Amino acid sequence: MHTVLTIAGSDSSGGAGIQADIKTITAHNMYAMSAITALTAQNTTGVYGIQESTPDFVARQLDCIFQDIPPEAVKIGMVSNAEIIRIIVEKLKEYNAQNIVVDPVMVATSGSSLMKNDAAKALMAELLPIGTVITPNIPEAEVLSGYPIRNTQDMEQAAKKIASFVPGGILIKGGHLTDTADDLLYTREASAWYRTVRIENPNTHGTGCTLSSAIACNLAAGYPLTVCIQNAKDYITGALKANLNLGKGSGPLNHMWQEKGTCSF
Ligand SMILES: Nc1ncnc2c1ncn2[C@@H]1O[C@H](COP(=O)(O)OP(=O)(O)OP(=O)(O)O)[C@@H](O)[C@H]1O
Ligand SMILES: Cc1ncc(CO)c(N)n1
Repeated sequence: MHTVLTIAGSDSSGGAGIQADIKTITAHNMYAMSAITALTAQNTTGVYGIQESTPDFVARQLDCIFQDIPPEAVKIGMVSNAEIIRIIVEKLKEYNAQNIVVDPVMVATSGSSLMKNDAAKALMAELLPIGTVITPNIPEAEVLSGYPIRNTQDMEQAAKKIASFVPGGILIKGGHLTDTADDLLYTREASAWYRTVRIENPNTHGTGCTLSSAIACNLAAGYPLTVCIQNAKDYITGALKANLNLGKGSGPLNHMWQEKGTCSF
């Protein structure tokens, strides 16, 4: 069985973070492990509290995982401070981790901040450069590139700028566009668009977490990056179309949308 690790924050309402990642990995018939960077008290309407882990305790979780069941792919989500970012980079290098997907989580769908101000610098200088692929949404790509993004042309410009400090793939997600939900994969060799029509579903809590975990699963299965992105895009599109409607705000995705066995590796 393929093994995938998520390093991220817990979402008490189960729609994003560690919980979304474990659901996604399990739906891919893979074995999920987790290192929790922070607990959040949140639901579909917002984030009401954050309790960070200590850097030492994140390191201890990573030691336990890598010394026993080394993962074939790693997804990194919410990491709220610079000290925890540094220890994660140190440990992933120490254990020579492969197939790293970095989702630079800054703000939740509900608009609440999930990262301290001083962490963005460490994220850009230390964590993003070790990603096999990074997956910013449009507001995050604006912060990383320093450019405003209003359309797909702006996405290409921003990706090019981010590539000056990120050697891996850059997937700018188009979930925040108005007419389409087109994602751009930019690498130093080529760029490719992954296009879908917008699905009229207000329940998008955890789309970013789910997409990045699905990419990690496909990397663990050994697919080339372009195939990983297409498969992950198909997964998120299916989970959005299956239209679960839970909670009073932007609700979670439906991970039980597939015919039994469709996503088996
Ligand atoms: N309404 C939609 N219809 C179709 N695809 C969508 C829609 N909204 C988001 N997506 C897709 O979901 C994936 C995640 O993109 P998005 O930009 O929403 O990430 P995000 O903002 O990081 O998510 P999160 O809500 O977890 O913070 C992308 O592949 C995007 O194209
Ligand atoms: C814990 C956590 N990670 C990521 C996100 C981004 O959706 C969230 N809302 N909560």
